[in-house]
Amino acid sequence: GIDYSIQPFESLYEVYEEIGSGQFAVVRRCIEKSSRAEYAAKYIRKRRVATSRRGVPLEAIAREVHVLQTLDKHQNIISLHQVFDNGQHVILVLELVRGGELFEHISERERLSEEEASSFMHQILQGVKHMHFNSIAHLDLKPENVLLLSKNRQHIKLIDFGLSRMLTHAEEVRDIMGTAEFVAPEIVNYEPLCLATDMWAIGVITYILLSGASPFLGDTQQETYNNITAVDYTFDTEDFSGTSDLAKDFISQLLLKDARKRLTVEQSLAHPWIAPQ
Ligand SMILES: Cc1ccc2c(c1)c1c3c(c(C)cc1n2CCCN)C(=O)NC3=O
Repeated sequence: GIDYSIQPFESLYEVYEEIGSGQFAVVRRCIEKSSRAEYAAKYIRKRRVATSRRGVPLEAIAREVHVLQTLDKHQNIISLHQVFDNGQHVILVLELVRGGELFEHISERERLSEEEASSFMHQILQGVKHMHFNSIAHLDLKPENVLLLSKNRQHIKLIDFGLSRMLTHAEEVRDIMGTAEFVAPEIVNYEPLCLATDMWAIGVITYILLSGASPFLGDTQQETYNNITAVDYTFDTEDFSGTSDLAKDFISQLLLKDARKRLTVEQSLAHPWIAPQ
């Protein structure tokens, strides 16, 4: 169960502009009255009735809170400050980072230099390593869930653990569906998921950072899924003309259909394209 704060959220925080929204969550900037510190308040709508399709079931919210509390303080993972329940929502008070999404940073630049891309991936891998050491898979890794600490600095934080799961050997997880472009073949085929499912997404993110193109994106979601299960992608577009063979080798050792053959997070951190020169 979640240990909520007793006092109402609104009595302890001033709430400001909305900074993001998702299917069942809205994120707003807020300030803690006592400390004047700024945070991100993530309002997660609670599912009232089990058969309803609106809102998030309490056990799923409890999972996200447990994951955040387990991961605790890591320089590449957003930290959880407090949790409230105001009846309709569970409110997660999360560390606020100012730089916004890595995604915006790329789209401004179209694509990044290999040094920049390698540095971002190194940090994302540090955060994923902390998760995998705790047997937690993110299962929704994508550039929108990677935030920059500040615009010009390269320090990143992983956010949004709404789909992440503790992959114990007890229960098999098959029912996760992240964002089509980034999901691994085992997700499309509803096969058991594993930590290597995140490593596939690492390959997709690296491909996008270096080329500005998305490797499996089709005109429809079904076409995207077909491209993924066929592992149908190429480097021979003009986007990759200047990219090193080392970078392509890194990506091709992650975008493998057999999850057991993909680089683990430790092997990725030791790959010459990532390991600090
Ligand atoms: C400066 C800025 C801009 C947009 C932000 C955030 C911060 C942000 C944050 C968080 C979440 C869950 C979503 C957020 N969003 C929404 C977009 C995330 N895909 C969060 O936990 N801390 C943030 O700073």
